[in-house]
Amino acid sequence: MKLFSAKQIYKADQITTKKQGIAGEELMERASLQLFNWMHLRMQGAPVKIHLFCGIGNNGGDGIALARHLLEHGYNIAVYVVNYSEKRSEDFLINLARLKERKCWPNFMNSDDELPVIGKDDIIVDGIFGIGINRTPDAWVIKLIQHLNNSQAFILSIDIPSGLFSDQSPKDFDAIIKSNYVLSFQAPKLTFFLPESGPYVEQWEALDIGLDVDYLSSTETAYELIGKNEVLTVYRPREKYAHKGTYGHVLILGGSYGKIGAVCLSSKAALHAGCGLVTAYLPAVGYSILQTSLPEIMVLTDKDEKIITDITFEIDPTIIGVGMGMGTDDKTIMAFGSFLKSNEKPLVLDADAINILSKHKDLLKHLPKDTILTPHPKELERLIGKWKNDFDKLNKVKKFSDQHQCVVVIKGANTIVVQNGKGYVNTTGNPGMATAGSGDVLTGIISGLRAQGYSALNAAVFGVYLHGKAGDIAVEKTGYQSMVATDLISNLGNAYLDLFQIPEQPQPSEAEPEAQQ
Ligand SMILES: NC(=O)C1=CN([C@@H]2O[C@H](COP(=O)(O)OP(=O)(O)OC[C@H]3O[C@@H](n4cnc5c(N)ncnc54)[C@H](O)[C@@H]3O)[C@@H](O)[C@H]2O)[C@@H](O)CC1
Ligand SMILES: [K+]
Repeated sequence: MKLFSAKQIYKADQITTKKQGIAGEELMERASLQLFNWMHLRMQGAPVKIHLFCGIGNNGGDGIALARHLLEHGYNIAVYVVNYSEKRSEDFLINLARLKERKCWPNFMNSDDELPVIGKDDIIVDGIFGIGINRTPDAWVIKLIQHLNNSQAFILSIDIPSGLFSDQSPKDFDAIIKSNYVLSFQAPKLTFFLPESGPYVEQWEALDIGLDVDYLSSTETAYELIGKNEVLTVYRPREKYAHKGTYGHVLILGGSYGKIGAVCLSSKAALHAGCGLVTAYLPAVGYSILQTSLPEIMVLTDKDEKIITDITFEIDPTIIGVGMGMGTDDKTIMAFGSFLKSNEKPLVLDADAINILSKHKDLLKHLPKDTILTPHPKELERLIGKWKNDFDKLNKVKKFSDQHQCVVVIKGANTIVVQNGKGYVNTTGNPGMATAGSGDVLTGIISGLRAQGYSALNAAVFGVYLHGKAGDIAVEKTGYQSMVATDLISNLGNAYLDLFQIPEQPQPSEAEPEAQQ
C-alpha cells in the first residue's frame, strides 16, 4: 500500500473534485459519512457521550459534518470548536452552518480556562488538526490536548492524531493526541510507523473516500507499506523439476568462542527459508557444536580455535552472510578486510561485520553492488552517525544506500528496508521478537532468499515480512515473554503457508445500508 505525502493527498483531492465534478464539501461529506458508518456500526445507537473537538480547517470540518450525522441518528453529542485561528476553511464554515440549522450550537473554545469535563467512559472524536498542521500549536491548545490525553476516554482521531505531522517529526511531543484509533483517509501516513510518532497511534484503519484511482495508482510514493498482498507479488513458486542446486548455496560466516549459537541460528534459518545448501564457516571450537546440532549443514573451520582469523575457502557459494557473533578482534578485522577486497559474491552483512565497517569506512568501497546490511539501531548509529529524529534518520539512510549502492534494513518495531531512495515499511512482527538471536534469524532468512534468486531488495523486503509473520504466529503459542529465536525458525514454514490462506473478507461497514442515504 502506498504511503502518500500530505502534498500528494492535497493533489489527489484537487484532481478528484475536478474529475468527478464535485465540490470540496461533497468530498468532505463522503469522508464524514465513512467516519459515521464506522462509528454507527460499532456503537449501534449506544447513549455514550461523544465529545467532538473540531479545529477550524478541513479536519475540523470533517468533525463538524460527522457531528451532524451523529445528531441525526440520535447520538448524545457535545461539539467544541477549537478556535485556534481566524482562518476558517470554507468547507468547515458550510458544515458549521448546517449544524447550526439543526439547532446544535458548538462551544467555541479560545483558551484553556474552559476545559470541559470528560468522563473516562466517554468517547472523544479528535478533529483538531489534520495533515494541514504546519507549526506547533499554541500553549492553550497543547493544554487542551493534554487534558484530552489524561481523560482516559477512548480517543478516535480523524485522519491523523492532532499534532502529528504527516511528513516530519513533531517538535513538541506534549502537543500530540494519543489516539486509540485513527481513521485515516485513503491511506495511513508514514509517521504512524516510526519509533517516535508510532506510539501515538494505537490502531489505525484506512477509509476509502473515493479519491481519483488513476492519480493514486500512477503516483510514485517515497514509502510503501508491506503486507501480504505486496509480498505475494514477489514470491517465487517452487518448480517441480528443481533440485537442491536450483535454490542456491548460502555460506554463513561468523561466530567466536561463546557465540557459536549465532551462526547456528542464521544457518538453520537460511535452510528453513528454502535455500538448497548451507555451509557454516566458523572458528574451530564451533565444529562439533554445529555438526551435532544441525546435521543438514556443512561446516568449514578457521585454523584458530576461538575467532575468525582467515577467510579463505574452496567452495563456491551463491551468497555469503557475514558477521553474526563474529567479534571485532584485530585479526578478525584483518581477515574480514582482505576477504572484502577479493570477494565478488553477493553479501548480507550483520552485527560485527557492520561494526567493523563503521570503524573502517575505507572498506565500504569494496562492498559489491546490492549488498544487504541489517543493522539494529545502535549498529546503524555507528554506521551513519547520530540523527536528529526519525525523518532525519530515513534521509541519512537513503543517502548512505545511494552512496554505497546497497540495501539497508533498518530494524525496529516496523522494520524499514531502503534502496534507491525508497522505503518499504513492514507490518508484521511483535514485541516478543525483541529477544536474543532474533536478528541472526533474520540475516539467515534474507541470505536464504537471496540464494534462491530473489533480488537483494525483494529478499530483504520478503525476508523481513516472513520473519515478522513467523513471530506473529509463534506468539499465539508462546506469549510475548517466552518467545525465543528458535520459535521464529520453527514457524517459518507456517509463515509461508499463511501467504496462501484465504484473505479476510472486507469489513461489512463498507456496505452499511442505513448511512448510505
Ligand atoms: N482528500 C482528503 O484527504 C480530504 C481531506 N480532508 C481533511 O482535511 C484535512 C486537512 O485539512 P486542512 O488543510 O484544512 O488542515 P487542518 O485541518 O489539518 O489544519 C487547519 C489549518 O490551520 C492552520 N494551522 C496549521 N497549524 C496550525 C497551528 N499549529 N496553529 C494554528 N493554526 C494552524 C493551517 O492553515 C491549516 O490549514 C485532512 O487531514 C482531512 O481530515 C477531508 O475534508 C476530506 C478530503
Ligand atoms: K485529527
